[in-house]
Amino acid sequence: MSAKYRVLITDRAWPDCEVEKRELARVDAEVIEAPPGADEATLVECASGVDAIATCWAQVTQAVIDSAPDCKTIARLGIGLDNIDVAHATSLKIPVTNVPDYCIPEVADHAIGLMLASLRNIAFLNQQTKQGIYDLSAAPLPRRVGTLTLGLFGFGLTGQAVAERARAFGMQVIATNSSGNDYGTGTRMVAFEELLEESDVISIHAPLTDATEHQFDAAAFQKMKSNAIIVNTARGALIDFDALKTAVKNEDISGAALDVFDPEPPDLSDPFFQHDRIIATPHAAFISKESLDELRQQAACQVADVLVGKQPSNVVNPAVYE
Ligand SMILES: NC(=O)c1ccc[n+]([C@@H]2O[C@H](COP(=O)([O-])OP(=O)(O)OC[C@H]3O[C@@H](n4cnc5c(N)ncnc54)[C@H](O)[C@@H]3O)[C@@H](O)[C@H]2O)c1
Ligand SMILES: O=C(O)[C@H](O)CO
Repeated sequence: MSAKYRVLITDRAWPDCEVEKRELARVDAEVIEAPPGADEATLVECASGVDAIATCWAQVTQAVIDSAPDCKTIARLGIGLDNIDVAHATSLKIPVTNVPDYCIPEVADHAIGLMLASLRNIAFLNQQTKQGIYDLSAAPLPRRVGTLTLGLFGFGLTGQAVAERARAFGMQVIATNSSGNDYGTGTRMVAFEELLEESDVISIHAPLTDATEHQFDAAAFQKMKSNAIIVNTARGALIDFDALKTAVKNEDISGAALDVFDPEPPDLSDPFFQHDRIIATPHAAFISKESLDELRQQAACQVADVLVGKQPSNVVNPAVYE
């Protein structure tokens, strides 16, 4: 006998959908998986007739949403919402959910890891050592971490967790966010210009929106200190990649440590990735056993709740319930 509901999972960053299947079976929903790497046309086909869509990184466009006229909810298997046309879902009264807190320690640890790997030349010296070069003279002379200022662009859950860790290293922390609220942390909130001019390290922790796209462009890199580095674990498109390449090449800034790119995957044959002062990881900041357990369980529950007529947790477009 077929299940009462069908839930499309567009893509995933983990090996199987067993957790999701188990959770959704409790409300008589079956999981349908799109083929790996499905393009928009394939997703449009897969979404036809489904009751819900859950997505990791695939683009849930207007066309995909329109191809599922019975769709009752769209769940982001993650925090960022830039791959979902939330405005269109809202116009159709479809609640969209995300899981805003499943990987905060992981991303904060990753950002600090990238920062230290760059400031302490760890990535570069590890590469040299593996090539049989046991010599530290080729690396730039590092500064003591505890003397440096960390500037956070975005001071939400992750930015605040990074600030807490950075203070344990003795760093001064300044931050910019939309509200200017320091959330009682005593962090000095500054304008974007000041963040650029005063920071030795800038770490990005804001969503990708129309307002933040290419926030870090050629003009921004010109204002940064020439010995500063930039760390990005948020979304690739907050940085104008061409401007970053020029800034690193011209030594307008000292380096970049990146977990996210635009597009993903990036073109790894680009010589930029071989540059000594560039560190890259493949959108890995969120990953741990614990974070994935929380994410998958919570996202599947949100879908199940909607299917049985309950309001799920973390609806990002609550206007649909008004
Ligand atoms: N690399 C990864 O694995 C990974 C994992 C989780 C999240 N992320 C990304 O990181 C982003 C941030 O996550 P979070 O948990 O800190 O989100 P959050 O919502 O808790 O905080 C976002 C912060 O950005 C600020 N902000 C928004 N627009 C701004 C603007 N125009 N100017 C200045 N500040 C602005 C907000 O005021 C807030 O302080 C997510 O949206 C997601 O895209 C990446
Ligand atoms: O947004 C998120 O949660 C991360 O980027 C992983 O998808």
